[in-house]
Amino acid sequence: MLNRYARAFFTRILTPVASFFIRLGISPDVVTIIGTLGVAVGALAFYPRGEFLVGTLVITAFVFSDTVDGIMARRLDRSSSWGAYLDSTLDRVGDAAIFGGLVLWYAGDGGNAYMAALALACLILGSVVSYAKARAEGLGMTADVGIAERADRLVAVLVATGLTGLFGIPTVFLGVVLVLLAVASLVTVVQRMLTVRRQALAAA
Ligand SMILES: CCCCCCCC/C=C\CCCCCCCC(=O)OC[C@H](COP(=O)(O)O[C@@H]1[C@H](O)[C@H](OP(=O)(O)O)[C@@H](O)[C@H](O)[C@H]1O)OC(=O)CCCCCCC/C=C\CCCCCCCC
Ligand SMILES: Nc1ccn([C@@H]2O[C@H](COP(=O)(O)O)[C@@H](O)[C@H]2O)c(=O)n1
Ligand SMILES: [Mg+2]
Ligand SMILES: [Mg+2]
Repeated sequence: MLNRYARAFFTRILTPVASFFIRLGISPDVVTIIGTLGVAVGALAFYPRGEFLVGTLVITAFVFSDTVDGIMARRLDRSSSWGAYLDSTLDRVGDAAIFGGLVLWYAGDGGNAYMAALALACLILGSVVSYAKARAEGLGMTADVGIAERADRLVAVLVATGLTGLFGIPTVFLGVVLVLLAVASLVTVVQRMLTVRRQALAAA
């Protein structure tokens, strides 16, 4: 949803950043890679120690690189299949690090097996959401639908985790958000499967 409604807004805001990087001679691939490293380090260095606020701020500082790299590629007229592949593949790495960091905390010192299981469910279902689209595209179809696309999932988990770290909100808040996110991801998988089924049947 955010991908549809907020993309134009964030593209406008982040275009000066993209232009600045271009002037420095930085390539879109470098932004994609450094951005993913920043997200992964922010998630895996801080979340497993229960440092939710710092982790979320570091992740947030790097996660918008995923919008900036695309703007740069388009402005340089250098959008490529390799760039699209790199971008999508590293998105999965960043997503896994974020939910994996929460799993590590709750399965370890956070001492809450239910929360660990919920974070793991979000990690797995989020990956299936992305796979359902990638496989459709590999078969020449589209599955560009869903109530919990990547930007939606990121906003939900980052806002909830950041607020938990900032105000020390009881764990149940993050738990409820993770339940809703897992359900929304499952719904998105079904939405994508139905979309692909319609296309496959129409082509048969
Ligand atoms: C008070 C608490 C303190 C802590 C506050 C922290 C708040 C943090 C809040 C929000 C952070 C939001 C981060 C969201 C960033 C989203 C970035 C993003 O995803 O950009 C890329 C996206 C395009 O994606 P791609 O096409 O490159 O990727 C596709 C995607 O991976 C598909 O995945 P799928 O959906 O299938 O699972 C793949 O299938 C596909 O292959 C792949 O190509 O670009 C956008 O979506 C543009 C729109 C971005 C919308 C962002 C909305 C952010 C909303 C609020 C932000 C508030 C910011 C506040 C900052 C505060 C800082 C302290
Ligand atoms: N290193 C990169 C990153 C992205 N691209 C191109 O941008 C598209 C994705 O744009 P977003 O705004 O969603 O990030 C991607 O499909 C590529 O065409 C690129 O070329 N190189
Ligand atoms: Mg991108
Ligand atoms: Mg991306």
